[in-house]
Amino acid sequence: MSVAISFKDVVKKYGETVVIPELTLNIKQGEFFTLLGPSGCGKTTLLRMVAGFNSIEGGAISFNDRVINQVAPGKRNIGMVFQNYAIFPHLTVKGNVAFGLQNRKISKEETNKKVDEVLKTVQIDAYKDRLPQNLSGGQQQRVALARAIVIRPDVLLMDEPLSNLDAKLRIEMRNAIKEIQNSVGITTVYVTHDQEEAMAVSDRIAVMKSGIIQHVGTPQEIYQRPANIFVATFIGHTNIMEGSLSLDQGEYRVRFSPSYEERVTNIQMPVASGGLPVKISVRPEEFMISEDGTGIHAKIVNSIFLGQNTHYFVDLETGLRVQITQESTAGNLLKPGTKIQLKANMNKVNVYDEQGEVNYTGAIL
Ligand SMILES: Nc1ncnc2c1ncn2[C@@H]1O[C@H](COP(=O)(O)OP(=O)(O)OP(=O)(O)O)[C@@H](O)[C@H]1O
Repeated sequence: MSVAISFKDVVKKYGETVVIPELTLNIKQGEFFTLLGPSGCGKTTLLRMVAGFNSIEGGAISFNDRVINQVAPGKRNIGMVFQNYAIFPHLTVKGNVAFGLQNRKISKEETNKKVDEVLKTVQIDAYKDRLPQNLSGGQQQRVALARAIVIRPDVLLMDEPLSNLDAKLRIEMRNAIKEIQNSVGITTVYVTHDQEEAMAVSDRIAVMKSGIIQHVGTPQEIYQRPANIFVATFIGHTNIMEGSLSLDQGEYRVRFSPSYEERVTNIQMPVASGGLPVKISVRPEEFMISEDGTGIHAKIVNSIFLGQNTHYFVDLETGLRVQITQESTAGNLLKPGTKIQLKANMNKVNVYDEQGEVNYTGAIL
């Protein structure tokens, strides 16, 4: 049975150093939940607290409303997969997976049945008699995953499980992990610093910085309405521009540059009528080259043709260099020096306070 996990005012200190100050978070039963953030933000520390390998200096971690702070790691019924596969080199695939069941007092037939079943789930049954040295990295990681789930854990914890694999295999394995998690339905907490991987596998993501959660949401929510500029720039690529926001006769308007302002309909914060300095986040694909001669005056600096899309580096009249993505057309690329005007897709633009801490924009109604 899979459980829900809750963190209430959880504190982690190493000596006098506070690494996680009062973290509160709820993970739903059966959810694929990812802790995402730059190196050193406390992801692994938090995961190890769930496993019971790290002490907890304040607050409570619960499985289905039962506080587990004092429960020994071996009694938490957790499956774990790490970056270094941690499988035994002298045991076959089958032996490795059966190992997890050995202390559970179940019959040989029962063990064989469970092992066979799980080897099929992770699609490694064809290799069951091989030794790890004769398996690829991806196959070894499937063995580690099989060993973690064969015990039918309440919670599956994975710490950067794909970072030792090459780029192609990483993509293949992340799809496999997502499918396997889906089919077994175990509440999963996954740690990565790779935002693309997090978006590909997760039901929800918590973006962390310095032990503090910045934003919890689905991949779409986090990409489209990042809570602050840190999240906006950590997830995908974006252009941050200095501008101003004003209220005029009941309409909010965002000024991007001397030559361009645009109405915005989804401002959620009350803003006084005078021009308020703001930071505007526009993703490369949300810029449009204007055909009507209006928009931010700009000049093409360089282009990168990537097949379906072309990336342009563009200097704005404000002096800022931005990156824009346009669908490639049959004709020639725009040459360096070409003058253009840019408009932004206002439904997708995010407007923040001057510090980049508060997102003024919400869903389009
Ligand atoms: N055993 C320890 N003793 C003291 N400080 C530690 C210990 N383990 C981690 N830290 C510190 O706690 C902070 C969080 O580390 P943690 O390993 O959780 O980060 P992370 O987000 O998982 O980063 P990475 O992706 O690099 O593993 C870091 O500043 C780290 O130096």
